[in-house]
Amino acid sequence: MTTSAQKPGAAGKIPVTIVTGFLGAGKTTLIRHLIEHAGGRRLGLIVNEFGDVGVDGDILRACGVESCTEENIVELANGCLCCTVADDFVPAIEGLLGNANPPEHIVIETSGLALPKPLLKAFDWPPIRSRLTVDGVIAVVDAAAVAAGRFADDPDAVLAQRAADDAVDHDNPLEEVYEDQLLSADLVVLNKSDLVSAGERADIAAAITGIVPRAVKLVEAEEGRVATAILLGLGAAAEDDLAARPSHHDAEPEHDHDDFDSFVVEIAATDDPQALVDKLSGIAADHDVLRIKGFVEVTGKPMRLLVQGVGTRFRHQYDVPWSVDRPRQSRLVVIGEKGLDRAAIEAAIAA
Ligand SMILES: Nc1nc2c(ncn2[C@@H]2O[C@H](COP(=O)(O)OP(=O)(O)OP(=O)(O)O)[C@@H](O)[C@H]2O)c(=O)[nH]1
Repeated sequence: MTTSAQKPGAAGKIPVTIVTGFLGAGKTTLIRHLIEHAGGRRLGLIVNEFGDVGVDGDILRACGVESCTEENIVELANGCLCCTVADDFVPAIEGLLGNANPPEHIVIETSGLALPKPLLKAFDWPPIRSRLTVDGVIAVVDAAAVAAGRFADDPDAVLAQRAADDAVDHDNPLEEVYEDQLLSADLVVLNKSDLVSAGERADIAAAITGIVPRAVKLVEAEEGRVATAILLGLGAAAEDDLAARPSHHDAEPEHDHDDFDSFVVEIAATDDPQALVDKLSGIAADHDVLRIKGFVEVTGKPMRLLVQGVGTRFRHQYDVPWSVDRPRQSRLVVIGEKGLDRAAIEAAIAA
């Protein structure tokens, strides 16, 4: 029996949901919730990360849910899908479709710094278009980061620029990525609603509606908990609708991510996880680090410690045991704007 949950997309094409959103907004958290509530659907996942260490793919693999088997998870670390669509994305799709049990619905998590437009454009290429359709683009927004003004340009500078020229070249590179991700979206998930007030949520929703010229659905969420029926089955066919999704990438196709820097730090095992994250939080504040994440060895513990920092806000939890496939090691990815003082950060972490 075919249930509505298993219905393929238009003309028998496999539906694809693109999950975008700035660094640390909660994309992986949302996808994890989704695969745990997939309603019997066989999902395929493509996970793209900016840093050199694949943390998100490993978090999702570690949840070991039946709806999303390891063979249906493809990780594209060390780069940004938006720059390597032809080289990385197409083979990843081919790989998934070639599996013995190919997915019924594919979910793509873009890196937090990706402009989604080039990826969307790939769905207009005949070999992709004939087999896949973009069911919807979901932009996950970190309500706390927006409320803190993370993505805000200096308003006076923007006004002056608008007066001189229509094309606003943002003075805050985060704003460009944030805005691009919203402009591509069919659904915006205002995540981390626990960290902001109802008034702040209303202000953010109004600001988002001001940025996106099309009608776009908006849902509030905590810990990425959004019903599967809301996330999947949007039926957007975004590949038919590219012109309605403007992007800075349209004007600057050769863009690179030289506004941002990332590196990996190997550290010694710790015997005090709380002291470690307190130290990392202080370093994030001192050096304006955007994101720190990775796995850490805690002395004497059989489980690995997942450490996650978004700005100065840190969480840590044990996720799965160390094993032959997951040998004990402590590695953290550090991401920030260009000019991050790597030597000073490494020294502070080692101290
Ligand atoms: N307080 C709070 N924290 C959240 C919420 N959702 C996610 N987080 C935390 O935010 C951090 C980042 O979440 P992720 O899901 O890894 O974010 P992401 O967008 O996948 O991050 P990148 O892939 O690095 O861009 C983690 O520590 C999450 O536990 C939420 O609703 N409230």
